[in-house]
Amino acid sequence: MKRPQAQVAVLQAADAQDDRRIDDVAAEADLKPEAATRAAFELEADGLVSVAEETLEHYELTEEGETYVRESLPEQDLYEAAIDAGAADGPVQMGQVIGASGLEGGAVDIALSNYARKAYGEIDSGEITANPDAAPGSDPEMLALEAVADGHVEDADADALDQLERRGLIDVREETVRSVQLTDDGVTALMEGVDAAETVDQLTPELLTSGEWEDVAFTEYNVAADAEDVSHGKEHILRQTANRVKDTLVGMGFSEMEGPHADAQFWINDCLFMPQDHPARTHWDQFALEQPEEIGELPADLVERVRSAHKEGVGPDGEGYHSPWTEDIARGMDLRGHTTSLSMRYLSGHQVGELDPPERYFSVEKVYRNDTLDPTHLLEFFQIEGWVMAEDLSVRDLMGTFTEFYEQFGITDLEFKPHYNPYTEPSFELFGTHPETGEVVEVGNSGIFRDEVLTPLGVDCDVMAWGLSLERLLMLMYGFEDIRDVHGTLCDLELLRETEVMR
Ligand SMILES: N[C@@H](Cc1ccccc1)C(=O)O
Repeated sequence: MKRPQAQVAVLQAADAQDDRRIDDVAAEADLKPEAATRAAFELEADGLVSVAEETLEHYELTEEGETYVRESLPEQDLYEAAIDAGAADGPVQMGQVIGASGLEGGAVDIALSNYARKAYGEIDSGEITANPDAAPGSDPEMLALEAVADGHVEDADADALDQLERRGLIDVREETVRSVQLTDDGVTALMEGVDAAETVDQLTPELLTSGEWEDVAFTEYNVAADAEDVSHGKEHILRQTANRVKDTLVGMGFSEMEGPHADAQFWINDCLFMPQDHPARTHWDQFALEQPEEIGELPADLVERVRSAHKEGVGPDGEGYHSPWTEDIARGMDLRGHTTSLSMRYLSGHQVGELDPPERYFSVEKVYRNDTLDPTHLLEFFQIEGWVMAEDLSVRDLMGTFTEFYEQFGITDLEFKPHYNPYTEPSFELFGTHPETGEVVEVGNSGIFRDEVLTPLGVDCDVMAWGLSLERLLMLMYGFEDIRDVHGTLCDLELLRETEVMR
């Protein structure tokens, strides 16, 4: 029987009695481990070898773990100091015990929480007691830590190991080890004789330039054989979802808007009837730009109409804010805290010319806010902005559009809550239910633009509009609980690799 060179080498190196690790087989057969693995899978598909897989765990101390093995666990130090201070006989002032323990900084909190967890004693309103029966000398976590340090993980208690991993004192790394063994058919094949077929399994530049490729026989590929996972570059799921959102909105008849990430406050705030001295103005804690300090061009007629809307209001009963308004502030540059700045540019007729209702526009673009980082907030996120300009729009149109949009992403339990925006009336916040936690999460904000916004822009029909969060949509679609797993420096690469694309 003729077989490709790599397969023959693996067959000859494999054993009928014992599992041999593929790495050893590869070394003996003088093959790269990947090539040996591929050959083994191909032989397995033909029933000549069996391939076994085993996951090995490697344990290693972290830097913090190493310090504790050399010295002691913070809770052990605290216990010792508590005993010395007489806390076994009754409550003692905590400050005194901590001072005597020599613990400092973050170690104090670590000591306190583990002390209580391990029932070394009790901590209550600034006082500490020590449990005389506790035995920190044979603390299972310390023993496990020592076992890892000595390379005898098998002696360590499994629960203690879990706890150490949770405390960040050890790192656990998993490795998949594969081994091969000859099957009966493999032995028979070897006995009958297998020769290396002179086949070529890779087309090289040399083969091409010499013209030799025309005469050689190529190895047959078994595309059904199992193979090693190769993590290759792929589009980030956030980008994939953004593209899907764009396709969906285009399918619903919308056109895409584009515009600057850093823009004048005029487009970001003033056009939206947000008074210059109002907290609403900083309510997204926008990032201001030092350079350039102000925008070059603003349409003078529009600036005048916006100023007048702020000062005097719009229409015969208009009141305005009667608060100071200066063009200087309007010219100041910020990173946009929402993409509603793009909607203003488009609705004003300054981006694509005068609009003729009905019109529909959207964008899926980044916005920037000085938020506090937490599982649902980053300093930047993608906003799905959109608006519809038409005669006689109502809240029903708005709700219907959202229902239709979110349905395409499998979200059918939208909830609406009346809300306040300086620029829309009525306004609604949108909520969806997280598939894993069951929590109701805000996914967007919307409303129908007020006359104070539309009249200066020169729009004389209704406009309904919204800003939705792409990241929140992603969380509802895929069940992610912490946005930082997906986006940013702490992002979980494994999760990004393994998440299936949903189309
Ligand atoms: N700008 C709003 C979203 C919105 C846009 C348009 C109208 C109403 C609301 C936000 O960022 O939350």
